[in-house]
Amino acid sequence: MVSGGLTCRLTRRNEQGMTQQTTPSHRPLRVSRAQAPLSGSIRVPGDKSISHRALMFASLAKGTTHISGLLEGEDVLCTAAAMRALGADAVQEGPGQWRVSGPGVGQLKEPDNVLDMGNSGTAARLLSGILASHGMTSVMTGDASLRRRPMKRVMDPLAGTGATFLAREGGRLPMAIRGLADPKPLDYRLPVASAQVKSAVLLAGLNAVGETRVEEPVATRDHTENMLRHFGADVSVEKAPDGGRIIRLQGRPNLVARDVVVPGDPSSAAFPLVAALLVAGSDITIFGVGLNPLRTGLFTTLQEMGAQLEILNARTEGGEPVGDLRVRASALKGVEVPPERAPSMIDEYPVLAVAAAYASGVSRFCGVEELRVKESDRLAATIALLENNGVRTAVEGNDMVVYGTAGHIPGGGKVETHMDHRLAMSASVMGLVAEKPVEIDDTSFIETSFPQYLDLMNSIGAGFVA
Ligand SMILES: O=C(O)C1=C[C@@H](OP(=O)(O)O)[C@@H](O)[C@H](O)C1
Ligand SMILES: C=C(OP(=O)(O)O)C(=O)O
Repeated sequence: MVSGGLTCRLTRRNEQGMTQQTTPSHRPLRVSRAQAPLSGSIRVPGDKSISHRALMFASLAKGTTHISGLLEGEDVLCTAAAMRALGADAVQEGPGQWRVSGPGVGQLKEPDNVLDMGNSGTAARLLSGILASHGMTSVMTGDASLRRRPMKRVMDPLAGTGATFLAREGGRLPMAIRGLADPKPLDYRLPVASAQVKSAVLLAGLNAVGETRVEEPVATRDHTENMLRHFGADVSVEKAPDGGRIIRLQGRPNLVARDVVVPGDPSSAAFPLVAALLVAGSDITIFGVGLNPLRTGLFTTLQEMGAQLEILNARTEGGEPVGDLRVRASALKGVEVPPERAPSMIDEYPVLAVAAAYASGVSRFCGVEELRVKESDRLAATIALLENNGVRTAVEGNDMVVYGTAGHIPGGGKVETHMDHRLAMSASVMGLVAEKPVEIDDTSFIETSFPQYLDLMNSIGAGFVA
């Protein structure tokens, strides 16, 4: 059975009879400079992108899927709750071990209450594709951060199925969706590089007769394509003449339950990895990290900066490339990150900015406009994180510029995390190397993607005092 703690934020609040407007308790943290090198071996939790998809696709397949290594962070638990509300059976059998069976493509039942996707853009956007392609009416909402994020990017293409949407001004949640049991297949070219939008279109295509086609100008993470194939769908991918990709899905596939092994999340590994690069004398190993090439832009970038980052025991697990990362403290220099690399490291820019702040020389991250529509405006929030701690920065068009301090981040600043887990973890890494302690307003949102973060970091010597 799912334990009481394993629920998404809203469910937990509902169980306590509280309403969505209630502010979750803030957990401030003051981080002081590390007193000793970080050392030891750790394993980070399961990949968030793959975990959401595993729960959704298993609910659309015939039979019972066993998932191991599922991330039990709040974002993914919101997806589990939503799939249950749609008629799937998703049960925790042990830590990270889940059993999921569902009614199958086209067979989900109308939810009898509002679906709350908490803090998760991935859950909200991917689920929109599923809801639009079922003959039901549903209403979706999220927390204050998610309710600010744009949904028009999925509403626009999904309207082509014949589904209708009613959202707030600017396409913001809450949103009502009237889906169709017989949706039209879509042919869509993505205007922004977004795996969430691509996945929403493909998920709508599952219940549409005929071929769904998506063209992406720049390749984005391909977990949806890989996992749909794993469950038996006919998905083909070809390179587009402009360097992007064209994905074709044949509708109404017979999806059959297949077990899923979730690799460690490279986006979570980024935090202990950067911490170990910066804290003098550190030497850590992170086991079982997913190395899908559409997710490893940060590793490439750090290596260009001079990081001693080795990939050991490269192997394939559950259809995804995986390896162990050995990281040793390194003197980093500034770097220019090209815009076409952004999708492969989009969630890693805040912590890369901390590495760039500690490095010597100037760094420029080109074409990072998508950071403006994450859990917070991550472009503005990352700039504030650095500036409030004495690091000079600039925003030039859609580029972020960081002036490295050559190991002398002054610190002593207050960091506002704006309900954004990645901001909170990045600030904590900065605190480990700043000259004066860094005050973080709220670390509670770390629960969305990396519930064991503080303990895991303490196990390698971070000395966080919660
Ligand atoms: O598809 C996914 O699982 C994700 C895609 C990315 O978002 P976009 O599609 O908006 O770039 C990323 O930022 C998010 O954390 C997870
Ligand atoms: C952007 C993120 O997630 P989502 O879009 O799913 O909220 C993230 O985890 O950094």
